[in-house]
Amino acid sequence: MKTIDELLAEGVAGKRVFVRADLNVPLDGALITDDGRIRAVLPTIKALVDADAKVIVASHLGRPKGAPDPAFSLLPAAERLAELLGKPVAFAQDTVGPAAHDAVNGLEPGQVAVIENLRFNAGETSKDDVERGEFADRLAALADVYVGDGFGAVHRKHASVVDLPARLPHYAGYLIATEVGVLKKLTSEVERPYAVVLGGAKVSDKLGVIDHLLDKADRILIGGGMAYTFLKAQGHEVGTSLLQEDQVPKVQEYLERAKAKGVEFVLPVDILVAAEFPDLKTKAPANPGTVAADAVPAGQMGLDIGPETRKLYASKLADAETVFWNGPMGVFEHPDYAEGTRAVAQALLDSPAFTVVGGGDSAAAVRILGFDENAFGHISTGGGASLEYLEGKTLPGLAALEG
Ligand SMILES: Nc1ncnc2c1ncn2[C@@H]1O[C@H](COP(=O)(O)OP(=O)(O)O)[C@@H](O)[C@H]1O
Ligand SMILES: O=C(OP(=O)(O)O)[C@H](O)COP(=O)(O)O
Repeated sequence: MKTIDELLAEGVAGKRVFVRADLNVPLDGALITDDGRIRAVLPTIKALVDADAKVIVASHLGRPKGAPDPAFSLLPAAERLAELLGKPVAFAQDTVGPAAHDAVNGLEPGQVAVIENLRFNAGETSKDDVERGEFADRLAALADVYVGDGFGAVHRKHASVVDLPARLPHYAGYLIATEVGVLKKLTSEVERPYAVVLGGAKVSDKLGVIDHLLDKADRILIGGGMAYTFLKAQGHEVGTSLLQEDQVPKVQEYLERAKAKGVEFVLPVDILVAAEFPDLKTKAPANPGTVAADAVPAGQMGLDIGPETRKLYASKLADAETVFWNGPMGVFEHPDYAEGTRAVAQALLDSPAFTVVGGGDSAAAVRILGFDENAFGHISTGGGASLEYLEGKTLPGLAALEG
């Protein structure tokens, strides 16, 4: 894999460099609640600016449906990038249209432009190679060189991640190099006990990793939206909680295999429930109830792990030597459902373990809840990406940077 240092050595002055970043930051309206992913790509952007490149920064944000949607505009991220760089950043209101071309044509060496959300174009995420290729051709027309630095999206076979680097000279940015360097350590022999904590909301994306973890981890703690598919697999009702019904048989098989292999699955023993998803805008008190994990009432949904589970999970992490954590334990964006996530973060800090926290929301949660990010071994910008890396899978976005 060629790195950005090689590109800088070759010289980029005056060249148009396309930086595929992951600026998929959490937003409250147009307000960025955590800018960690923007700060993470700054070393790459600054190095290119200092080398007098014309820098084009591109990313997805959220999951719009292949068409422009103002709720998912990258403008707030572009504005924050300008603040962090301490210099103006041009913003194009389209991705490959006239505004993008104008913005790029207007760049002087050492200047930066952000183009609008890649996923406003159906070609970005299309499963059809031709459609993705056509969109990649239009992106390629904007640039001379490609730098891949959106670690959080390298597990996606998307046009800007896979097809575009095939069309341009390509290099890995500093963030990707750092992430891969740290995560590689977890793929070889790790200090034991090795505990993995899984939660969050992207349940179908992330359940598959357990297949691999059963050969690797000593303990697997399940929380967040993932817990309910496990509770259902154990025969409990889960009310209106997040549930991946079609995955229940697979989870039952995981539970059986874990027993046979001596891998400990740790599931919630109590849960905070409410009739409704909380209002994340007003943060109005949600007054949740606490119920046993096998007694979620019909019509209620689980939104955080309960107090007994917090203690249980802390005890299961206390003597771990290695911990990987992806996915908040509850809807931490609301203060009534933040304690589970806070307890796991605190337990990681209290344990002697080498700790890796991965995922856009998990990393944001740690910072938003006031923890010092430097106190953890590594905070990865990618959740799904880091999980798939640990699985030993070939990540399309890393493979694309190799050839
Ligand atoms: N019980 C739950 N029900 C619904 N959503 C949940 C639950 N627990 C956590 N979440 C949500 O999961 C989201 C993060 O999930 P995910 O994207 O998978 O994590 P990451 O970005 O760290 O990989 C958060 O927005 C949080 O509100
Ligand atoms: O937030 C992300 O992943 P993560 O939640 O697994 O950390 C990445 O930006 C990828 O986004 P996607 O899962 O919509 O493809």
